[in-house]
Amino acid sequence: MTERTATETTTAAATSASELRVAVLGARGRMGSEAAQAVRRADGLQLVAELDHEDSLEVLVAADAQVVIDFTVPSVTEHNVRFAVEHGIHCVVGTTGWDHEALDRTRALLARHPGVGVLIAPNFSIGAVLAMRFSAQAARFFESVEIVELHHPDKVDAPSGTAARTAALVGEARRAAGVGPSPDATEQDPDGARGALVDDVRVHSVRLRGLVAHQETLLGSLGEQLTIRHDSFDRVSFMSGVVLGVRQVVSHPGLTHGLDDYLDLGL
Ligand SMILES: NC(=O)C1=CN([C@@H]2O[C@H](COP(=O)(O)OP(=O)(O)OC[C@H]3O[C@@H](n4cnc5c(N)ncnc54)[C@H](OP(=O)(O)O)[C@@H]3O)[C@@H](O)[C@H]2O)C=CC1
Ligand SMILES: O=C(O)C1=N[C@H](C(=O)O)C[C@H](O)C1
Repeated sequence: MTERTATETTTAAATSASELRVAVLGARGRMGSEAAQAVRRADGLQLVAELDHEDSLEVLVAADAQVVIDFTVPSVTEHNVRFAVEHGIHCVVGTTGWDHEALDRTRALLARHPGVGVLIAPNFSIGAVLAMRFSAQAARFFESVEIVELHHPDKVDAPSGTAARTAALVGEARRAAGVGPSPDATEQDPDGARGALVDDVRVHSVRLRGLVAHQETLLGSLGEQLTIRHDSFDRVSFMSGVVLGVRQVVSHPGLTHGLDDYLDLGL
Protein backbone atom coordinates (compact mmCIF):
# COMPACT_ATOMS: atom_id res chain seq x y z
CA MET A 1 0.00 0.00 0.00
CA THR A 2 1.14 3.61 -0.46
CA GLU A 3 2.15 5.81 2.47
CA ARG A 4 -0.95 7.96 1.91
CA THR A 5 -3.24 4.93 2.21
CA ALA A 6 -1.41 3.74 5.32
CA THR A 7 -2.00 7.13 6.95
CA GLU A 8 -5.67 6.96 6.02
CA THR A 9 -6.07 3.54 7.61
CA THR A 10 -4.22 4.75 10.71
CA THR A 11 -6.59 7.69 11.11
CA ALA A 12 -9.65 5.52 10.62
CA ALA A 13 -8.29 3.00 13.12
CA ALA A 14 -7.91 5.62 15.84
CA THR A 15 -11.69 5.69 16.28
CA SER A 16 -11.93 2.19 17.82
CA ALA A 17 -9.32 2.00 20.55
CA SER A 18 -10.58 -1.29 22.05
CA GLU A 19 -9.92 -3.29 18.89
CA LEU A 20 -6.66 -5.09 18.23
CA ARG A 21 -4.74 -3.24 15.54
CA VAL A 22 -3.51 -5.71 12.92
CA ALA A 23 -1.26 -5.30 9.87
CA VAL A 24 -0.64 -7.79 7.06
CA LEU A 25 2.70 -8.28 5.29
CA GLY A 26 2.51 -9.84 1.83
CA ALA A 27 -1.00 -8.45 1.54
CA ARG A 28 -1.27 -8.83 -2.23
CA GLY A 29 -0.24 -12.49 -2.14
CA ARG A 30 -2.51 -15.54 -2.12
CA MET A 31 -2.45 -15.93 1.68
CA GLY A 32 -1.92 -12.28 2.62
CA SER A 33 -5.01 -11.12 0.71
CA GLU A 34 -7.12 -13.85 2.30
CA ALA A 35 -5.73 -12.99 5.76
CA ALA A 36 -6.51 -9.28 5.29
CA GLN A 37 -10.08 -10.22 4.40
CA ALA A 38 -10.34 -12.48 7.47
CA VAL A 39 -9.11 -9.68 9.75
CA ARG A 40 -11.63 -7.25 8.25
CA ARG A 41 -14.42 -9.72 9.03
CA ALA A 42 -13.27 -10.72 12.54
CA ASP A 43 -14.84 -9.19 15.63
CA GLY A 44 -12.43 -7.18 17.74
CA LEU A 45 -9.75 -6.93 15.05
CA GLN A 46 -8.99 -3.88 12.98
CA LEU A 47 -6.92 -3.96 9.79
CA VAL A 48 -4.63 -0.92 10.02
CA ALA A 49 -2.07 -1.59 7.28
CA GLU A 50 -1.51 -3.84 4.26
CA LEU A 51 2.09 -4.01 3.09
CA ASP A 52 3.68 -5.69 0.14
CA HIS A 53 7.07 -5.92 -1.53
CA GLU A 54 7.76 -2.24 -2.11
CA ASP A 55 6.47 -0.91 1.23
CA SER A 56 8.72 0.18 4.10
CA LEU A 57 8.29 -1.68 7.38
CA GLU A 58 8.12 1.76 9.01
CA VAL A 59 4.47 1.78 7.90
CA LEU A 60 3.83 -0.74 10.71
CA VAL A 61 5.03 1.82 13.23
CA ALA A 62 3.17 4.71 11.60
CA ALA A 63 -0.03 2.63 11.66
CA ASP A 64 0.55 1.78 15.34
CA ALA A 65 0.07 -1.94 14.60
CA GLN A 66 -0.09 -4.23 17.64
CA VAL A 67 0.06 -7.50 15.69
CA VAL A 68 1.57 -8.18 12.27
CA ILE A 69 0.64 -11.18 10.14
CA ASP A 70 3.45 -12.31 7.81
CA PHE A 71 2.72 -14.26 4.63
CA THR A 72 5.68 -13.23 2.51
CA VAL A 73 8.66 -15.29 1.32
CA PRO A 74 11.23 -17.37 3.23
CA SER A 75 14.08 -14.97 2.37
CA VAL A 76 12.55 -11.96 4.20
CA THR A 77 10.34 -13.31 6.97
CA GLU A 78 13.00 -13.39 9.70
CA HIS A 79 14.00 -9.81 8.92
CA ASN A 80 10.33 -8.75 9.15
CA VAL A 81 9.93 -10.46 12.52
CA ARG A 82 13.10 -8.86 13.87
CA PHE A 83 11.84 -5.41 12.88
CA ALA A 84 8.43 -6.03 14.47
CA VAL A 85 9.82 -7.44 17.72
CA GLU A 86 12.28 -4.56 18.06
CA HIS A 87 9.28 -2.22 17.77
CA GLY A 88 7.17 -4.12 20.31
CA ILE A 89 4.81 -5.58 17.69
CA HIS A 90 3.56 -9.17 18.15
CA CYS A 91 3.90 -11.48 15.12
CA VAL A 92 1.79 -14.24 13.60
CA VAL A 93 3.92 -15.91 10.94
CA GLY A 94 2.77 -18.38 8.32
CA THR A 95 5.71 -17.98 5.97
CA THR A 96 7.88 -21.07 5.61
CA GLY A 97 11.67 -21.40 5.75
CA TRP A 98 12.25 -21.25 9.52
CA ASP A 99 15.14 -23.59 10.31
CA HIS A 100 16.51 -24.36 13.81
CA GLU A 101 19.04 -21.53 13.64
CA ALA A 102 16.44 -18.91 12.67
CA LEU A 103 14.14 -20.10 15.47
CA ASP A 104 17.02 -19.90 17.97
CA ARG A 105 17.94 -16.38 16.83
CA THR A 106 14.32 -15.32 17.29
CA ARG A 107 14.18 -16.86 20.79
CA ALA A 108 17.30 -14.91 21.72
CA LEU A 109 15.81 -11.71 20.28
CA LEU A 110 12.59 -12.22 22.22
CA ALA A 111 14.54 -12.72 25.45
CA ARG A 112 15.62 -9.09 25.02
CA HIS A 113 12.02 -8.01 24.40
CA PRO A 114 9.93 -9.60 27.15
CA GLY A 115 6.21 -9.18 26.62
CA VAL A 116 6.36 -9.56 22.83
CA GLY A 117 4.87 -12.74 21.36
CA VAL A 118 5.76 -14.48 18.09
CA LEU A 119 3.74 -17.39 16.72
CA ILE A 120 5.37 -19.28 13.84
CA ALA A 121 2.91 -21.82 12.49
CA PRO A 122 3.88 -24.11 9.59
CA ASN A 123 0.17 -24.67 8.99
CA PHE A 124 -2.90 -22.81 10.32
CA SER A 125 -5.57 -25.34 9.33
CA ILE A 126 -6.92 -27.47 12.17
CA GLY A 127 -6.87 -30.59 10.00
CA ALA A 128 -3.19 -30.17 9.23
CA VAL A 129 -2.36 -29.50 12.90
CA LEU A 130 -4.15 -32.71 13.84
CA ALA A 131 -2.54 -34.67 10.98
CA MET A 132 0.90 -33.61 12.23
CA ARG A 133 0.04 -34.71 15.76
CA PHE A 134 -1.48 -38.02 14.62
CA SER A 135 1.58 -38.72 12.46
CA ALA A 136 3.89 -38.19 15.44
CA GLN A 137 1.70 -40.40 17.64
CA ALA A 138 1.60 -43.22 15.09
CA ALA A 139 5.25 -43.02 14.04
CA ARG A 140 6.76 -45.40 16.58
CA PHE A 141 4.28 -48.20 15.87
CA PHE A 142 5.34 -48.76 12.23
CA GLU A 143 8.51 -49.98 10.59
CA SER A 144 8.34 -47.48 7.72
CA VAL A 145 7.20 -43.86 7.45
CA GLU A 146 7.31 -41.59 4.41
CA ILE A 147 5.64 -38.25 3.71
CA VAL A 148 4.15 -37.07 0.43
CA GLU A 149 3.21 -33.40 0.17
CA LEU A 150 1.27 -32.11 -2.82
CA HIS A 151 0.87 -28.41 -3.66
CA HIS A 152 0.01 -25.90 -6.37
CA PRO A 153 2.89 -25.30 -8.81
CA ASP A 154 3.36 -21.63 -7.83
CA LYS A 155 4.79 -22.61 -4.46
CA VAL A 156 8.44 -21.48 -4.26
CA ASP A 157 9.77 -23.83 -1.58
CA ALA A 158 10.11 -27.61 -1.26
CA PRO A 159 9.59 -29.55 0.83
CA SER A 160 6.64 -27.68 2.34
CA GLY A 161 7.00 -26.24 5.83
CA THR A 162 4.26 -28.59 7.01
CA ALA A 163 6.07 -31.65 5.64
CA ALA A 164 9.38 -30.54 7.18
CA ARG A 165 7.67 -30.04 10.55
CA THR A 166 5.85 -33.37 10.28
CA ALA A 167 9.13 -35.12 9.48
CA ALA A 168 10.79 -33.44 12.47
CA LEU A 169 7.98 -34.53 14.81
CA VAL A 170 7.94 -38.07 13.38
CA GLY A 171 11.74 -38.33 13.59
CA GLU A 172 11.71 -37.06 17.19
CA ALA A 173 8.98 -39.54 18.21
CA ARG A 174 10.83 -42.47 16.62
CA ARG A 175 14.16 -41.55 18.20
CA ALA A 176 12.49 -41.14 21.62
CA ALA A 177 10.97 -44.63 21.25
CA GLY A 178 14.26 -46.15 20.06
CA VAL A 179 12.87 -46.89 16.59
CA GLY A 180 15.45 -46.70 13.81
CA PRO A 181 15.12 -45.19 10.32
CA SER A 182 12.71 -46.76 7.83
CA PRO A 183 14.25 -49.74 6.03
CA ASP A 184 15.49 -48.91 2.55
CA ALA A 185 17.71 -51.06 0.35
CA THR A 186 18.24 -48.35 -2.29
CA GLU A 187 21.85 -48.26 -3.43
CA GLN A 188 21.55 -46.19 -6.60
CA ASP A 189 19.40 -43.07 -6.91
CA PRO A 190 21.29 -40.65 -9.18
CA ASP A 191 18.20 -38.48 -9.82
CA GLY A 192 16.90 -38.22 -6.26
CA ALA A 193 13.85 -40.40 -6.91
CA ARG A 194 13.71 -41.34 -3.23
CA GLY A 195 12.97 -37.73 -2.27
CA ALA A 196 14.54 -35.54 0.41
CA LEU A 197 15.71 -36.93 3.73
CA VAL A 198 14.38 -34.72 6.55
CA ASP A 199 15.15 -35.89 10.10
CA ASP A 200 15.67 -39.42 8.75
CA VAL A 201 12.23 -39.36 7.08
CA ARG A 202 11.77 -39.42 3.28
CA VAL A 203 9.69 -36.48 1.99
CA HIS A 204 8.35 -36.37 -1.58
CA SER A 205 7.08 -33.12 -3.13
CA VAL A 206 4.46 -33.06 -5.89
CA ARG A 207 3.61 -29.79 -7.71
CA LEU A 208 0.42 -30.01 -9.74
CA ARG A 209 -1.92 -27.42 -11.28
CA GLY A 210 -5.31 -27.57 -9.58
CA LEU A 211 -3.99 -28.48 -6.14
CA VAL A 212 -3.93 -26.17 -3.11
CA ALA A 213 -2.21 -27.92 -0.14
CA HIS A 214 -2.31 -31.64 0.62
CA GLN A 215 -0.23 -34.12 2.57
CA GLU A 216 -0.09 -37.82 3.27
CA THR A 217 1.90 -39.56 5.97
CA LEU A 218 2.31 -43.19 4.89
CA LEU A 219 3.05 -45.64 7.69
CA GLY A 220 3.76 -49.29 6.91
CA SER A 221 4.51 -52.53 8.67
CA LEU A 222 4.28 -56.14 7.52
CA GLY A 223 0.83 -56.71 6.05
CA GLU A 224 -0.67 -53.27 6.80
CA GLN A 225 -0.60 -49.57 6.00
CA LEU A 226 -2.00 -46.51 7.73
CA THR A 227 -2.40 -43.31 5.70
CA ILE A 228 -2.96 -39.99 7.46
CA ARG A 229 -4.12 -37.57 4.80
CA HIS A 230 -5.10 -33.93 4.99
CA ASP A 231 -6.44 -31.72 2.18
CA SER A 232 -6.83 -27.96 2.08
CA PHE A 233 -9.09 -27.36 -0.92
CA ASP A 234 -9.34 -23.61 -0.30
CA ARG A 235 -7.16 -21.04 1.53
CA VAL A 236 -10.15 -20.22 3.69
CA SER A 237 -9.15 -23.40 5.60
CA PHE A 238 -6.24 -21.49 7.15
CA MET A 239 -8.17 -18.43 8.26
CA SER A 240 -9.74 -19.46 11.56
CA GLY A 241 -6.25 -20.49 12.70
CA VAL A 242 -4.81 -17.15 11.62
CA VAL A 243 -7.50 -15.20 13.49
CA LEU A 244 -7.07 -17.40 16.56
CA GLY A 245 -3.32 -16.81 16.38
CA VAL A 246 -3.78 -13.03 16.25
CA ARG A 247 -6.10 -13.06 19.27
CA GLN A 248 -3.83 -15.35 21.31
CA VAL A 249 -0.35 -14.09 20.47
CA VAL A 250 -0.74 -10.93 22.55
CA SER A 251 -1.07 -13.03 25.72
CA HIS A 252 1.67 -15.55 24.78
CA PRO A 253 5.02 -13.77 25.10
CA GLY A 254 8.10 -15.47 23.66
CA LEU A 255 8.25 -17.86 20.72
CA THR A 256 5.49 -20.36 20.01
CA HIS A 257 6.21 -22.86 17.22
CA GLY A 258 3.01 -24.38 15.86
CA LEU A 259 -0.61 -23.54 16.54
CA ASP A 260 -0.97 -26.60 18.85
CA ASP A 261 0.01 -24.64 21.97
CA TYR A 262 -2.95 -22.27 21.51
CA LEU A 263 -5.44 -25.14 21.10
CA ASP A 264 -6.90 -27.55 23.60
CA LEU A 265 -6.51 -30.65 21.44
CA GLY A 266 -7.23 -33.06 24.28
CA LEU A 267 -4.50 -35.38 23.00
N1 LIG B 1 1.22 -21.43 7.64
C1 LIG B 1 0.25 -21.67 6.77
O1 LIG B 1 -0.85 -22.14 7.14
C2 LIG B 1 0.45 -21.33 5.33
C3 LIG B 1 1.67 -20.86 4.94
N2 LIG B 1 1.87 -20.51 3.63
C4 LIG B 1 3.17 -19.91 3.34
O2 LIG B 1 2.99 -18.50 3.25
C5 LIG B 1 3.95 -17.96 2.35
C6 LIG B 1 3.24 -17.12 1.29
O3 LIG B 1 2.48 -17.99 0.47
P1 LIG B 1 1.57 -17.41 -0.70
O4 LIG B 1 0.65 -16.38 -0.16
O5 LIG B 1 1.02 -18.57 -1.42
O6 LIG B 1 2.69 -16.70 -1.62
P2 LIG B 1 2.50 -15.46 -2.62
O7 LIG B 1 3.69 -15.48 -3.51
O8 LIG B 1 1.15 -15.47 -3.20
O9 LIG B 1 2.58 -14.19 -1.65
C7 LIG B 1 3.74 -13.70 -1.10
C8 LIG B 1 3.60 -12.19 -1.11
O10 LIG B 1 4.68 -11.61 -0.37
C9 LIG B 1 5.13 -10.50 -1.08
N3 LIG B 1 6.48 -10.14 -0.66
C10 LIG B 1 7.65 -10.61 -1.13
N4 LIG B 1 8.66 -10.01 -0.48
C11 LIG B 1 8.10 -9.18 0.43
C12 LIG B 1 8.62 -8.28 1.39
N5 LIG B 1 9.93 -8.11 1.55
N6 LIG B 1 7.75 -7.58 2.16
C13 LIG B 1 6.43 -7.72 2.00
N7 LIG B 1 5.89 -8.54 1.08
C14 LIG B 1 6.72 -9.27 0.32
C15 LIG B 1 5.04 -10.90 -2.53
O11 LIG B 1 5.08 -9.77 -3.36
P3 LIG B 1 5.68 -9.93 -4.87
O12 LIG B 1 4.87 -11.00 -5.53
O13 LIG B 1 5.52 -8.57 -5.43
O14 LIG B 1 7.12 -10.35 -4.69
C16 LIG B 1 3.68 -11.59 -2.52
O15 LIG B 1 2.62 -10.66 -2.66
C17 LIG B 1 4.74 -19.15 1.80
O16 LIG B 1 5.92 -19.31 2.56
C18 LIG B 1 3.80 -20.32 2.04
O17 LIG B 1 4.46 -21.54 2.15
C19 LIG B 1 0.91 -20.66 2.69
C20 LIG B 1 -0.30 -21.17 3.02
C21 LIG B 1 -0.63 -21.56 4.37
O1 LIG C 1 2.61 -22.55 0.00
C1 LIG C 1 1.52 -23.07 0.38
O2 LIG C 1 0.51 -23.06 -0.32
C2 LIG C 1 1.48 -23.68 1.70
N1 LIG C 1 2.49 -23.54 2.49
C3 LIG C 1 2.62 -24.06 3.79
C4 LIG C 1 3.70 -25.12 3.81
O3 LIG C 1 4.71 -24.97 3.13
O4 LIG C 1 3.55 -26.09 4.56
C5 LIG C 1 1.31 -24.51 4.38
C6 LIG C 1 0.40 -25.18 3.40
O5 LIG C 1 0.93 -26.42 3.07
C7 LIG C 1 0.22 -24.32 2.15
